[in-house]
Amino acid sequence: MNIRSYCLEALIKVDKDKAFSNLVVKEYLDKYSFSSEDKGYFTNVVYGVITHKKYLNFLLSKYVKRPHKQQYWLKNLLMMSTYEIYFLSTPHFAITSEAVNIAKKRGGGAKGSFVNGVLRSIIRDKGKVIIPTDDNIKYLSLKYSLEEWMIEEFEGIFTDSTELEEFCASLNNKLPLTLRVNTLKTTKEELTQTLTKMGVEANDSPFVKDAVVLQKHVPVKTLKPLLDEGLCVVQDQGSILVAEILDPRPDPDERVLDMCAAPGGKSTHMAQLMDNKGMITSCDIHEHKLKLIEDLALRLGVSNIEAKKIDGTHAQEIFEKEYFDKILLDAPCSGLGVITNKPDIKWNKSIEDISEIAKIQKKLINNAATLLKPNGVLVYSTCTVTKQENEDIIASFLKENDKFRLDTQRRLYPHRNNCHGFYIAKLIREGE
Ligand SMILES: C[S@@+](CC[C@H](N)C(=O)[O-])C[C@H]1O[C@@H](n2cnc3c(N)ncnc32)[C@H](O)[C@@H]1O
Repeated sequence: MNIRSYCLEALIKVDKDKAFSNLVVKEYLDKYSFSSEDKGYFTNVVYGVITHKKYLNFLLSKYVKRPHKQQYWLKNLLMMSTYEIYFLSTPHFAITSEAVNIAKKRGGGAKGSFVNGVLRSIIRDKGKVIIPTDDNIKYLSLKYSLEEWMIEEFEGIFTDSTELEEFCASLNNKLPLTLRVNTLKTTKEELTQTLTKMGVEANDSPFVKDAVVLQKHVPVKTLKPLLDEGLCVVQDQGSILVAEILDPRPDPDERVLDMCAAPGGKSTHMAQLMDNKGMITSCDIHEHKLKLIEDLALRLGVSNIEAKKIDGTHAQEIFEKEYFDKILLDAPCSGLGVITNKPDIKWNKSIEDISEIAKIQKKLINNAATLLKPNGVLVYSTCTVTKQENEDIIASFLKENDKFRLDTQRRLYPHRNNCHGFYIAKLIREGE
């Protein structure tokens, strides 16, 4: 089987079986020994088609009646070929002949001719298909392949139309890989030197302390020895800022609760800020995810974390009241800020989901509040941008909890900060 057939198979899995694209991509990369060129191509095409699904459908609809109603193999073959024509520099004759071969194998000569005709027309018209601009929401939704309700949400955040479009575009672009330096085992200078020796250029993050930003794309495999040794972890700058804002102390008496902790990125970061002193209780609702926290802690040489299976919406029934000095609530959320890495989010979330998630977030923050000592710090964070899951949660919490005040509130965006979309609010519980 050639690489395009693997791409097609993977895309059908995501489309038909509703499998997560990152899991499917990992499965294929682990299972088959693709060349490094094929690995890059496979990842690019699978993620590319999912990322640009709506736009590709729009283009195809000019030539095929109801493209999304075609057989799974046929529509995905046309989608991936159209993606290649529009977004990659592969010679057009190669795209057409490969697609025709696959179509003949899967559906016989007639399907081969059909695919040939459609792709030739797409190549002929490339760049001439205009997206109507009379309705800005529909326009952005088609151009950047986002649901219309998402654009409506984003309109509430970016009142400037140029910035709104910049943000939408940024959700389709790759972000640089950021490494959090594990200061329990090394220093930023040492890690940077090691990377330089490996031919990997890395600069200091402009806004978080213990992180370097890689200047060019590097396959994670290259970094594997450093990751295995626990010298660093792959972590987005927005995510790193969360623990910096919580600022746990390296003090044997410091008690920290991480209410939604798996896979442990922020818990282990807090541990290094605490220099392995004090205690972090890292909870998650899913038992199987506790192992992820424990394994990461082990690899990083973290020894002050205990992982516990707990449903945070009932945390106040489990822990002693006012026990913790610091609490991190990195809440489950719609994830609209991490679409760049997880394009499936574009298609598997609805506006109704947002209200449902917000209800859980409210329960979580109310539970967290009861466990915090006077003068304690509570950080609420999400990797999403909707107001409902961020400012609205904090506003309603503050309305009902007059002992708390808002100290800091930050929003981060890919187009402004070169990192995922993040929201971070730092709340202080006043002294008695
Ligand atoms: C945004 S992720 C946390 C990421 C983590 N803080 C990190 O930095 O690696 C949210 C986590 O919350 C967990 N979760 C969802 N609902 C929960 C609940 N009711 N109680 C505790 N954990 C929950 C999910 O399993 C998921 O692992």
